[in-house]
Amino acid sequence: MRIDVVSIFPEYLSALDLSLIGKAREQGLLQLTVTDLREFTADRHRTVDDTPYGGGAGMVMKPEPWALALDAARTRGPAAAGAPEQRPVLVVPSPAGEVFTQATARELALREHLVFACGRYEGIDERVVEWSREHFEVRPMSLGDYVLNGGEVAVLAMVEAIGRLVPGVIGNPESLVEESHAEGLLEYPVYTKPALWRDRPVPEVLLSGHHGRIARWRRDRQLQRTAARRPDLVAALDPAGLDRADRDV
Ligand SMILES: Oc1ccccc1-c1ccno1
Repeated sequence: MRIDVVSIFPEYLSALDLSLIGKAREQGLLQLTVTDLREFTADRHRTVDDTPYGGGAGMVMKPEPWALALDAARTRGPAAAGAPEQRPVLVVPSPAGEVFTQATARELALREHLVFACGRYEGIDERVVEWSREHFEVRPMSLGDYVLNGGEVAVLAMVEAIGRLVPGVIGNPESLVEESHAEGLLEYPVYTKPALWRDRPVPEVLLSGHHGRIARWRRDRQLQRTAARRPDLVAALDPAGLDRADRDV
């Protein structure tokens, strides 16, 4: 998978040199390039914004630098055949986007080329989104219902959520199976040594060695935790995925 990120604060994305994503880049599992939008300006002040038409507070990001930067990013990727699913995906972090979920991460982890456009100020001139549709699948994307100062933080989260699902990035793919949201449920509580810590014991069943009882206890905890913290996820569960014991929780 190839990932391109365009930002006026490329150093914000240096966290992608570290840990799991950094290692995947070293191993060639992910090709990731971060580009400074200002490289695509033509004036001596390297201007990327201007006042909004129609008035209002703040500044809007100018379209031309973005078009040049996105074209450069697109051509770094594999030549996209005509098929829509072969086109690069342009992810535009925005509070006005679709909400990014684990299902979105799974979907985007299957694509060849992702380009992330980190907007700042009051946003990017809307014509860039319209223009981009000719060569990209354009996906305005939100992390949730709150406001950030720019797209960089959202890109860090999305690249990690997507990158870890690319085959080979996580050493033990088994660990992807039972984590939160893998099956639409929150993950169960975990414990490690010591068995007794500050007068708090590890649940007895986890010391029993009885794998069936442990699996049942974990599933019950997932269902109880999800019902308590995320009733919206319980409502979205497919009843066919629940067994009789699940229904008794
Ligand atoms: O609030 C934002 C500003 C710029 C780019 C993205 C965001 C955002 C907010 C929530 N998810 O993304």
